[in-house]
Amino acid sequence: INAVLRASKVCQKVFQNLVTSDTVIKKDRSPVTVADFSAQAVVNKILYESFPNDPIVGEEESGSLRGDSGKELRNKVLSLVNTVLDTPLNDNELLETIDRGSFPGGSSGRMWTLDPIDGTMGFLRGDQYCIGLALIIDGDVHLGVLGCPNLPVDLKVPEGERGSLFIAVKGQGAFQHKFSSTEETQICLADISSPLAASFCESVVAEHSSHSDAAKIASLLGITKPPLRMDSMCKYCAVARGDADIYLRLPVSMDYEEKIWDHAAGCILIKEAGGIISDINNKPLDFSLGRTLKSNKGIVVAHSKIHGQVIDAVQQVILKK
Ligand SMILES: Nc1ncnc2c1ncn2[C@@H]1O[C@H](COP(=O)(O)OS(=O)(=O)O)[C@@H](OP(=O)(O)O)[C@H]1O
Ligand SMILES: [Mg+2]
Ligand SMILES: [Mg+2]
Ligand SMILES: [Mg+2]
Repeated sequence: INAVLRASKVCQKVFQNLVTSDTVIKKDRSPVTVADFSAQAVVNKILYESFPNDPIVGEEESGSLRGDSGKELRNKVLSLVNTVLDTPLNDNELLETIDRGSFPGGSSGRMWTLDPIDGTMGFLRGDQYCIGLALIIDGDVHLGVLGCPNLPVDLKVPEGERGSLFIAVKGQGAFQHKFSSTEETQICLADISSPLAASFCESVVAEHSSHSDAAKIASLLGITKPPLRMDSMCKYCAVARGDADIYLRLPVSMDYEEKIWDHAAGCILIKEAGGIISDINNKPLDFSLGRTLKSNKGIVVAHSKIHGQVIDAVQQVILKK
């Protein structure tokens, strides 16, 4: 929790200091690159202090921070990281710390998986993004922590306080608290018995999840509410606390392999909040095969009372293609 909250703080600093209206207009990705590396360094460092022997499967690697060509970026990242760490890092320690995330994954032992910023596009727009961290033991997710700096504490009060943290521990339930307090509330999916009344949640970017297939599935299920489009693993958080009922991630290309850091923390959050998570073929997500979910295609999340019906509709639409 400490690691995710400190990384969230770094990301917020980057947004305040480096993202301007020009950034979005010029499609300049440099601020999110700074935030990505900084957040991965902060989480990896804090994990290392408590669990020096645990390997980490992290999204980023330090290549572009090395050498003369990486000096400017490296200096930016280093000074940011050192504003939130208790013991400062030097140049080499920074690179080493980021690259502690290079573990290939697999089916045995303990490992963490980290997405330092999920929803890079959302971050740049000032919309939703998430710092997602999960602990996997023997291929099974045991803990998930998701920091959502821009997610309203209560979606019904969109102008209210932002900054929501989600925690799920295997067998112990799913919880939310505000960044500003440690008081936890247990969360669960909205109780729903028919897909007719459901609302669904999908990616903002259609390249990550087919909007047209989702619209066909919604129409087959008789869903009339417009989809809630949101970047990042915040979608898992939204469904886990009942803001929406169904999360669909429908493959756009058949050769894309989903990354474990994009789903591990969300997967346990959904299960602990009483939902079912599978791929489009109703197979459980398999986190034991390395850095990607190579045996899965897409994601379907829903309450247990309607997950089967959603899968039937998904299959009809996908098989027809
Ligand atoms: N082709 C394709 N299909 C599916 N997923 C892909 C694809 N390409 C990229 N990615 C991954 O999508 C992650 C962001 O997913 P989101 O659901 O947040 O998408 S979006 O922000 O709403 O567009 C994004 O994570 P981040 O890079 O951490 O932002 C990618 O890992
Ligand atoms: Mg991601
Ligand atoms: Mg990322
Ligand atoms: Mg990425």
